[in-house]
Amino acid sequence: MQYVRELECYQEQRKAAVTLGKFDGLHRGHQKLVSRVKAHASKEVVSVVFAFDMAPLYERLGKQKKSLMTGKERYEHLDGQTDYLIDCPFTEEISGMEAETFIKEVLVDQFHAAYIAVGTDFHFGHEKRGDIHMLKQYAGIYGYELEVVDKELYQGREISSTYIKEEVRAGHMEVARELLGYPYAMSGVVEHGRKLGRKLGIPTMNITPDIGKLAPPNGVYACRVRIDGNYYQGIGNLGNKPTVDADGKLILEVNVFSFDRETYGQTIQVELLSFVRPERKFASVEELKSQMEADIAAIKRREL
Ligand SMILES: Cc1cc2nc3c(=O)[nH]c(=O)nc-3n(C[C@H](O)[C@H](O)[C@H](O)COP(=O)(O)O)c2cc1C
Ligand SMILES: Nc1ncnc2c1ncn2[C@@H]1O[C@H](COP(=O)(O)OP(=O)(O)O)[C@@H](O)[C@H]1O
Repeated sequence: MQYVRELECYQEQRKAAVTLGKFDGLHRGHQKLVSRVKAHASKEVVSVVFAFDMAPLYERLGKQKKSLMTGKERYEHLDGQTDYLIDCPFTEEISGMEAETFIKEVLVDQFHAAYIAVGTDFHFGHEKRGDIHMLKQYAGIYGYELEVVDKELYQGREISSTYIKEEVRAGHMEVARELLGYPYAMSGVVEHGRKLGRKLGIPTMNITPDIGKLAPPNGVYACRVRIDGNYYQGIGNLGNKPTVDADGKLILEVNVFSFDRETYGQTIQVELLSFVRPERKFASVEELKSQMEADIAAIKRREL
């Protein structure tokens, strides 16, 4: 998959099957759009996911908005699926562009769009004047096919990034997984900690979650951990471990079952499968240790 950050860098001459949106989370609804674009790709037509990266806008507005996925995660999820991922920064130039200009100059002249798939509520262009009606109106004039794809539903409610964020914030990881179509995960490089874990007989790989990534509630989670392309069961604590640390820094610590290797400096991915209990401040390290052992035993019992 080719990754394009600056629009000027898109030089493809072939026609394109394009889907447009923010694609935060690449949830089941987004995946439906991607599969429609893939179905319209061929030797002559490339498949394109055109994602607006909203971070520059949030920065301009001074907003600290958390996302379901980082740009890197979006790339990794799509890699191998489509020919192109456009990760277009939502700059003032892009947000100020008239919707008609975006259709003509970007979709038609630059992308040679032959097929466009969007969700029912897709809006674009200056003051969000562009919508599915405008895209439909120009389809005949510019000769592209437009498909408006209905929202995927979960228990009668439309799947959206907002809906998934609510579930992640509530620690409902099983529901978030249903909506996303894959488990909610956090990735990072294994850092050195205080080496207390090993002393307690419960070593933990420590990672710092990406600052822009939405964190579920602090607490203990049943996890699946990807290390070097292999998957392991484990247990993690997301929080600031108030029993032993006072710096308040958010960290994810996982003890990986049936694993005994150094992983410092390696990137691991931790899927947060299910919330077990909130993080607590214990009166002593001994109390913390017995609770950690009880957590591990409970999870192992559940998995057997
Ligand atoms: C299953 C599990 C549950 C944990 N629960 C808590 C907790 O409730 N409160 C807390 O302060 N730390 C908790 N921790 C974090 C521990 O404090 C931490 O793993 C330990 O201090 C080792 O830190 P180190 O990696 O720096 O050596 C938990 C860790 C695990 C693996
Ligand atoms: N089963 C395991 N689960 C987690 N980490 C393990 C495991 N086996 C070995 N390790 C290694 O031990 C390190 C964690 O030990 P720990 O004493 O908690 O140190 P730190 O305080 O640096 O995290 C991890 O970085 C990892 O490389």
